[in-house]
Amino acid sequence: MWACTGNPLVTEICAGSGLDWLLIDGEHSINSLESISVQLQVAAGYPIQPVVRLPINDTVLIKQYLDLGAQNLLVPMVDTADQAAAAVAAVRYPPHGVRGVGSALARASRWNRIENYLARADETVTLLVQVETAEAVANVAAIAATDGVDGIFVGPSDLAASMGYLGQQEHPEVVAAVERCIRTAKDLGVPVGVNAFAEATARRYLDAGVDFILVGADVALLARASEALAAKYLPQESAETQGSPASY
Ligand SMILES: O=C(O)C(=O)C[C@H](O)[C@@H](O)CO
Repeated sequence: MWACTGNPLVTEICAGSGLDWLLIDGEHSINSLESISVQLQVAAGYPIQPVVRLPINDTVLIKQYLDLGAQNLLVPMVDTADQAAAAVAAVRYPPHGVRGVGSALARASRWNRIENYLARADETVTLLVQVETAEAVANVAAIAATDGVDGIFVGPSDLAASMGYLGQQEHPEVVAAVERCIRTAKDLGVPVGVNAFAEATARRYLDAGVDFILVGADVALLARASEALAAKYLPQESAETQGSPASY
């Protein structure tokens, strides 16, 4: 599930839901370094894997996200193997990468309470990269095969937009492109994930062999459930007129 509210209470509610992984989103939400840090602390008490999405493939932000304790990163908008390699370098300490050293100040090392953290840090980080443009789909084999990339995640919303089908994540050509990415990753033995809120589409991608999938979002669940509650007790026209803000 997407965790987009930035609120640790909401993330804790979702963390205890029985879901096995959460994506704390730093790209399309109000999440900040501070809010992500607190949500990681909250999720640590539950049997759930938190993945944190950055807003951009950026060496400095990757350093900060890793230092605050994110161990599973999702880097958006990776279109080429070179961009994937840059993300790999950002998550690794020298000599294998360029991650800045600040473990004495960082929650990631528990302020150097974790013995030998620097030497072992690289093996504690999982790097996922997003394939979400037509260019990335054309390069998906090279991206997935990039040394240090632990998995790919296909973004149908941005992929649809990139293919000229803005808002049409279920368009047959978009679905076909997603399935092509899934097949390519499976052939390479690289874990592959996807985002699919429509159950039929989610199950189609699961049948295609996707290894991990996002099937909902905290904000979407709250929006739909509150609308349903309004519709249940308010006259329909009243519920509808109260649904949209004066300014959009
Ligand atoms: O392109 C996508 O799909 C994603 O990366 C997920 C979107 O960012 C999010 O809006 C959920 O649809």
